[in-house]
Amino acid sequence: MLFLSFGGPEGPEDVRPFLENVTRGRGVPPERLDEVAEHYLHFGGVSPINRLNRDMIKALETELADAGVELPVYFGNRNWHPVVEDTVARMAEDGVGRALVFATSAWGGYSGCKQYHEDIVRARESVGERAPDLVKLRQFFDHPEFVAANADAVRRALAALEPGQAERARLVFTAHSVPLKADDQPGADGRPQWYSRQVAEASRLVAEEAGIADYDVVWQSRSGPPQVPWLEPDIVDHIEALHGQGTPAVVVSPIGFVSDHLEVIWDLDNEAKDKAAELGMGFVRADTAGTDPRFAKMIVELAAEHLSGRPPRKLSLLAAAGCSTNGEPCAPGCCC
Ligand SMILES: CC1=C(CCC(=O)O)c2cc3nc(cc4[nH]c(cc5[nH]c(cc1n2)c(C)c5CCC(=O)O)c(CCC(=O)O)c4C)C(CCC(=O)O)=C3C
Ligand SMILES: [Fe+2]
Repeated sequence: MLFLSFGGPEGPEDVRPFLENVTRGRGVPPERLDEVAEHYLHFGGVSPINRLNRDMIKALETELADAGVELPVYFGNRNWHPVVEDTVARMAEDGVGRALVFATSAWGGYSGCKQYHEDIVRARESVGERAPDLVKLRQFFDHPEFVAANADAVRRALAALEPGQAERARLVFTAHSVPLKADDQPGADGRPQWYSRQVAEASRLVAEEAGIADYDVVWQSRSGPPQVPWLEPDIVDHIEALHGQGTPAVVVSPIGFVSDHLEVIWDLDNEAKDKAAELGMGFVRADTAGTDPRFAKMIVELAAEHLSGRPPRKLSLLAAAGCSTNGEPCAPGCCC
């Protein structure tokens, strides 16, 4: 199995080259890069993402061993070391002919799915003839284990509010914003807004499982030039709006991400939290799903589901695409 992720810097000297890798050809203005570099430098230039991915891989290895499955797990990233090109080269040297790929995004759309297919194509091209076949597993936004892990995290967050706040607190789901144009590409069902509809559906399922009727879905970490429209509202603006309506506290569920990486510990635990504090609002950020034991269980299930040809275990009627071999488009009209 190849565990494929985003990657992050592991020291101050990594920050600039990492950001150059992330934004190459993506039209992100230099001012935005300077700002984001500051966020990383605030943590000594170290993103927790690589460590968190290694923790998830350990849990996955344990889960595989418990299930009696002998499957070595390799780790590769799009933007930083270990880069996926090197990992796939090592897999070829080890004689791997075919591997399942778990990408650390629950979603369809360009950044969450198609770009991982591009990573697979690039890595195989760089390795050449000996490259293993790489079969990416499907999107998991509505997988029962993913939903359950997030719902439990929401329950814990509500319980962590100040006494008396939980009854009047607002549940706010947040995911990475993307340009409206990127979200407007047709998905596997031929309809646009593939990513934002999946985020809406996952949020609905998590709220339902946590027993909460009212909630909002908002966006964070917008990038790109200011004149280009992205998904809105932004979480910080939304916290202000809630304050204007008299909401005393928020529970923020980072449904869009699987681990407490920099977009979570900076954009939520600093920016959004500071805004709430400034307004005198209660604020608790729910845990991401990656550290929940059910997350590793889900990965093993996705692999077993693929190998057995069993129908997918999923809670919504929205299609979950994203499964394809060697980065080929998975289905006509699919987001990939
Ligand atoms: C949908 C989505 C996910 C979720 C799906 C998934 O998880 O894959 C995600 C995850 C992540 N995004 C991350 C970091 C960054 N994203 C950036 C820029 C961008 N993200 C975008 C979208 C997404 N991003 C987009 C449309 C851009 C604009 C440039 C472009 O069109 O590509 C930039 C450049 C600077 C900036 O402008 O912010 C950085 C540094 C990290 C790692 C954090 C760490 O290091 O701990 C993670 C997990
Ligand atoms: Fe991003």
